[in-house]
Order: sequence, then structure tokens, then C-alpha cells
Amino acid sequence: MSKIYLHIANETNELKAVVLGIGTDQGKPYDINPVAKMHKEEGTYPTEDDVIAEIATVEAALKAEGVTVFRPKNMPNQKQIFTRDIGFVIDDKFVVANMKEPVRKAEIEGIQHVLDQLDPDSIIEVPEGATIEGGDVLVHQDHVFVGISKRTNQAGFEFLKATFLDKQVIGLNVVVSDDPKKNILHLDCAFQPVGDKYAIIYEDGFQDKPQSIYDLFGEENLIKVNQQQMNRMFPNVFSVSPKKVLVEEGFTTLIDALESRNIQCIKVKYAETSKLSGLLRCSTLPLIRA
Ligand SMILES: NC(=O)NCCC[C@H](N)C(=O)O
Repeated sequence: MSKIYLHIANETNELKAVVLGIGTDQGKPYDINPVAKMHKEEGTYPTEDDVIAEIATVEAALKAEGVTVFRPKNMPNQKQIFTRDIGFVIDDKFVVANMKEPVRKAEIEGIQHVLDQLDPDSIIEVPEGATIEGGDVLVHQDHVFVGISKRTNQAGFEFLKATFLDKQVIGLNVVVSDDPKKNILHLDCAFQPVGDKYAIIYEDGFQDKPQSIYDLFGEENLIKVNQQQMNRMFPNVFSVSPKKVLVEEGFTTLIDALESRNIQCIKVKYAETSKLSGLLRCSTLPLIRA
């Protein structure tokens, strides 16, 4: 079996290998976050066929960029779209997430064939009591940003801090609400580095001003989005390199903002999947970046 040599130092370096979610065999609609709950109640929940079709366009776009794309094995009655949350890579370590929502705990079994290709010493398990989901973890060279959210608790943050001693691990409390317009499900719904020095940010998604982000990026390099844009998940794009980003095709103001900074946008349709409260970063689990 060929080995996978993990390497993730940031959110933007040239992408070499990724695990992209699948939309098949999802089982019943779930309401584990306020946005999905709203769509379930209002009868606007996305169909399985639409989600499958949208993910297929992402797969094609990634392959066109020369990226090796791994997929989860289909499991009956499991939503396996948002691979980002089930595990994450920091440098050469794979942290197996401890999912807060019981209904998502089995998803990791779908990527066992990927885990089998890793050096067993590179796999880190999260201790009981600590919950962490990958959407709350963003690596930025010597820094790791950790969203403390409904899904990732203080113990999860402390665990990462104690495990990655050579990193500065920064905890950021995000806004947790039952209101679908206000809730920040994971840190990557409110913040994401992009390009070689920029970051997309929804400032009101944090309980306190995220000073560390201002200090590290500089306010002039922050691409600020408003609540309506956050609700459409503008911060949740996905970089294939510092010069190229996958973006939902309807995010025209963001596309302009990125292109004016010399970041090329690969446009994909992902609006139906976004109704589950996840977009492109949420659907991808990078394993290797340059
Ligand atoms: N990183 C993310 O924000 N992931 C999106 C997960 C959406 C999924 N429906 C959930 O509620 O867990």
C-alpha cells in the first residue's frame, strides 16, 4: 500500500492531496445546526442529487488542478459531505476529531482506507471530554487558530495547545446562537486566510474582537464580509494555491475582492449544499500542501 506523507503548514500553499466529501446515501435530513434545521422546517432542505452534483463539480475542479482526490467509502445512512470536521492535519500529524454531535461520530470510519496509508505514529487521538471538530482548526505557519464553539470545547483547545508545543495555539470564542443568521457553527464559517497575506473575516462572528488576527494579518489585509455574506458562507472558500481559490459562483463581490488582489477564482456551484451550513472548506480535508 502506498504511503501518504502528510504536510500542512497553512491554508493556502499549493494543494497536492485532499479528502473530498461524498453526498451519497445520506439518510434522513438532520437538524443538528440552526441553518439545516431551518431548511428542514421550511421544506427547502437540499436534495441528495443536488448535493452529489455540486460535489462532482468540485471534484472535477480539483482534478483539473492536478490534485490527488481521495473520497470516503460510502456508508449507509451517513452524511459524509463535510470531511473537514472529522479529522485535520497540522504539519505531519493527523488529529482524529472527537465529534460533538453523536450523529457524525461514525463518519471517520469512511476514511479508514486513508488513515491506513499514514504512518501510525502520525495519528493523534483526542482524549475523552475534549471535543474538537476540524472546521474549528486553522493552521497558519507557527500559529494554529482554534474556534471555541458549540462543537469544540475549552478542553479541546487546551489539548491542542498541550500537543503542539512548537505552535502558538490561539483560542477564539465564536458566537453560538440558535438563530441561523447569527450562529457561527465553526471558526471557518467566520474566518479564513487566503492568498499570501489576506484573510476573509466576519468580525461580528467573534465574542470578542479577534485581536490576534488583526495583529498577524494587519487590518489592511482583511477582507471583511457582512452578516448576509457570512450567512451565504463567504469565508468558507477553499484555496488550491496562494494564487487560486475555489469560490461559490454566486459570491460576485467576494470574487471581485479576490481578483483585485490577484487571486484567481475557480467558480463552482455549491449553493444547495450550503443549506446544510457548510461550503467548500468544510467539504475538504487537505492532507498535503507544498
Ligand atoms: N466546517 C464546517 O463548518 N462544517 C460544516 C458542517 C455542517 C454539518 N451539517 C454539521 O452541522 O455538522
